[in-house]
Formats: sequence, structure tokens, C-alpha cells
Amino acid sequence: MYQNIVIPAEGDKIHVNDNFSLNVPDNPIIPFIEGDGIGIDITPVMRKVVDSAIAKAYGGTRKISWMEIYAGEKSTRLYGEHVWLPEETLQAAREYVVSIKGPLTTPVGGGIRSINVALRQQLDLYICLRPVHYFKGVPSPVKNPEKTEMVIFRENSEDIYAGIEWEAESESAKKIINFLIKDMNVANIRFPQTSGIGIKPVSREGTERFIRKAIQYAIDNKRRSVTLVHKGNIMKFTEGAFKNWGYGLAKKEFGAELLDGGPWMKLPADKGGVIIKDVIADAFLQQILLRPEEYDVVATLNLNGDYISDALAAQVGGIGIAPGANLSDSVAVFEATHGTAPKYAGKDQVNPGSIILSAEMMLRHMGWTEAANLIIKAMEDTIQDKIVTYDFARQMIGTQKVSCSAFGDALIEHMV
Ligand SMILES: NC(=O)C1=CN([C@@H]2O[C@H](COP(=O)(O)OP(=O)(O)OC[C@H]3O[C@@H](n4cnc5c(N)ncnc54)[C@H](OP(=O)(O)O)[C@@H]3O)[C@@H](O)[C@H]2O)C=CC1
Ligand SMILES: O=C(O)CCC(=O)C(=O)O
Ligand SMILES: [Mg+2]
Repeated sequence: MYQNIVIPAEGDKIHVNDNFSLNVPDNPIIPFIEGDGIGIDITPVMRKVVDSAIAKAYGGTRKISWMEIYAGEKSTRLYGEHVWLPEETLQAAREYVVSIKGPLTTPVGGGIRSINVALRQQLDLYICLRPVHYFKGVPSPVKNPEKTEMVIFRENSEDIYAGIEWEAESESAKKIINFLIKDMNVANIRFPQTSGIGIKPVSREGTERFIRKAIQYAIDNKRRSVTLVHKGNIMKFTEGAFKNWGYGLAKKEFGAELLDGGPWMKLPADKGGVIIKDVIADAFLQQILLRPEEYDVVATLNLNGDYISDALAAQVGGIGIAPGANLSDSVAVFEATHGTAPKYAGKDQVNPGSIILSAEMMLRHMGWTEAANLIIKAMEDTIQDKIVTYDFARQMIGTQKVSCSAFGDALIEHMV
């Protein structure tokens, strides 16, 4: 029994089989978190579009029973002012296996830590999968946006996101700094009296389980390459180790061999001959602008992945149209790349494209491919008809600028 979550009268749970495949009933219960800020605008539009696509694709034989679960500001109103991520929300996301969420606010500096990050860590959703695809007609700051066709694998459970940090001049920071100087012979903390300290854990286990999924994805989806993006020249035992463990795993588990003497590698022909390569993060950020066609699947650490997600989203039209999924071996929580965009909250103005495309990924994950295809086709056709929200309209000529909800309605009208 839940305290505030109301289980729909109709519908069944999705089940995970022993081999981690899903058993999806025709009427699954899907939990959703509305989200803070523009969550109130985009989440209802997403549900309406998804319901229409399913009705259209399956003529009433399949349907989602939506079940609201709570996190962020809405949760504090229901469960108490300090309850940002109730235990029953985590329990429902685990039990019902597949869910979707709107964005959640994280204050900068003090205050609560990120609810988004907490959700990923508590459910061990160690993969953040963010496809970057160009829809024809979308305004872009680059000359050939169609050349940017990548899938970002962002490690979601480690790195500086572990939240192990101490405020400058606190007793804890002093203790750590003393330990580093006295016991670890650290001599190069430039201003020890006033330094805050953060710790960046990156493990072999965490890296290997993550890179294994990225390589398998490349094989299954017939992709050309997996690029390990890191800053290993500076952070040798975290980001450098990530690269080394990645190459090591490609060799050990996938039979990769050195290409032209290395360090790049190639998988055997029966594994698609996928190239495994690496690039230092700063060089990567300039090369994605200059030669994006050289990159395909990109596997990187948590913080790099955060920056890269927004940068690549901008190249294909911005974070109004950037979807994503957080995945463990069994549980999946889908969510947009963008945040709560508070200045637009409740104005029915923003682009619901990111969360709708996240739902499209969710439908594909459930095996409801026909409904997912309808959403993609509707997105392509609506944008080509120049029916767009403000973010695209301000960069295009001759558009019909529509509201968030009207864009959703236009998608539904384009589902043919
Ligand atoms: N997964 C999550 O839940 C995430 C949560 N956050 C949180 O969100 C809050 C706000 O973060 P902030 O840094 O402002 O980043 P946001 O992504 O919320 O917004 C930044 C800008 O991106 C544009 N944008 C965002 N969403 C859309 C959309 N759907 N359609 C069109 N344009 C959009 C807007 O640009 P313009 O002003 O040019 O119109 C907006 O001002 C913070 O608390 C942050 O921690 C941030 C990222 C992810
Ligand atoms: O949790 C947050 O506030 C930010 C998360 C974020 O930027 C992301 O997931 O890309
Ligand atoms: Mg981000």
C-alpha cells in the first residue's frame, strides 16, 4: 500500500524476465513524475500525444494506465516540506519497471542535492542514454546539422556526482585537508585554509558494466564506433583509468584487437567490426563542431556526459528536442535532457519535444514500435510544416509559432 500514490483500477505491471527482457502487458501501468517548473506544461502534453499514438497504432487493443508518483516540489507539498524523493516513489519506479519523469529543480550552492541524481543513484540507473538526431527543418547553428548523428552513453552513478564534497573552511574540510597534507604528503593544495574539497570516485566495476552496455549497443544497432571521451591526461587514475578499463574490456569480453598498432581497437567481423577509440574531452568538443561525422556512439563519464549532452543537443536544434533514458539492467526511467526552465513555468510556451521523444524511446523500449514510429513521423512532418514552438520559431522564417499544448495537438493531427 502506498501513502499518496493511487494505483489505477485497471492495468498490470510490466515484468522483467530472467534474461532482463520485458514482459509487457497490453495495459501496463506506467508511473510518471510530473516535474517542477515546465513539468506542468510538458508532461500532460506528452501523455496526450503518447495516448493518441497508442490508440492510433493499436486501435484500442493496447493502452497505458498512467500512475502519478511524486518527487521534487510537488512531493514536499504532499509528504512534508523536507521530503523531496519519497521512498514509495523509488519503490513504485522499481516495481513497475518502466517510468517517465519531468525535470526537477536543484538549487545551486546550498540546499538539497539533486533529486535527479539521487533517483539515478538510488535505483542504480547507471546508464544515461541520450540519442542525438537531427530532424529535417529544425534550425541549427551549424552548417550541416544532419552530420551530427550520435548516441551518448553517460555514466550515471559515479564521478564527481557522487556528491562527496566538503564546504570550504568547515571542520570536515579542515580534517580532510589535514589528512591529505600530513598522511598523504599532498603538497599542492594552493590555498589549504580556504579550499572546498570534492572527491571523484571512478571504479573498474562501474566502468566495465557501463562500457559493456555501450559496446553491446553499438553491435546490436550496427553502429560504426564507440568513442571513449575522457580527460585522462589530467585525471590519470579516474578518467585515464576509465579509458584503459574500456579498451581492456573491449579486448577481454568482445575480442577486440589493436588497430594499426593501437591504441584504437577493432571488434571482430562477427561483432560488426566496431571501432573502439578514445579522445580527450576538450579536443572532442571542438571536433564535434568540425567533424561530427567521425563520431557515433560516445561513452563518457558523468560530468563530461552532462556537458556533452547539452552541447550536442544545441548542434541539432537545442534542448527543446533532446530526449533521454536512465537505465539499469532492469529498471528504466525516461526523461528529457533539459531542466525546469523556471521562467517559462505554467506559460504553455516551451517545446514539449524532449519529453515526447523520451516517451518515444520508452515505447520502443517496451517493444511498442508502431506507436513509437508514429511519434517520430509526426515530429518530422509537423516540423517540416513549420509548426513549431517559440524556441524554433525565433530562428526560422515563415513559421506558425504555436504553444506547447498546440504543438502536441499538431503532432496528433499529423499521426497518419
Ligand atoms: N533532469 C533534470 O531534471 C534536470 C534539471 N535541471 C534543473 O533545472 C533547473 C533550471 O536549470 P537551467 O540551467 O536553467 O536549465 P534548463 O534546461 O531548465 O533551461 C535552460 C534554457 O534552456 C531552454 N529550454 C529548456 N527547456 C526547454 C524546452 N522544453 N523548450 C525550449 N527551450 C527550453 C530555455 O532557453 P531560452 O531561455 O533560450 O528560451 C531555458 O531558459 C535547475 O534547478 C537545474 O538543476 C537541469 C537539467 C536537467
Ligand atoms: O539534477 C540536476 O539538477 C541537473 C541534471 C542535469 O543537468 C542532467 O541530467 O543533465
Ligand atoms: Mg544536464
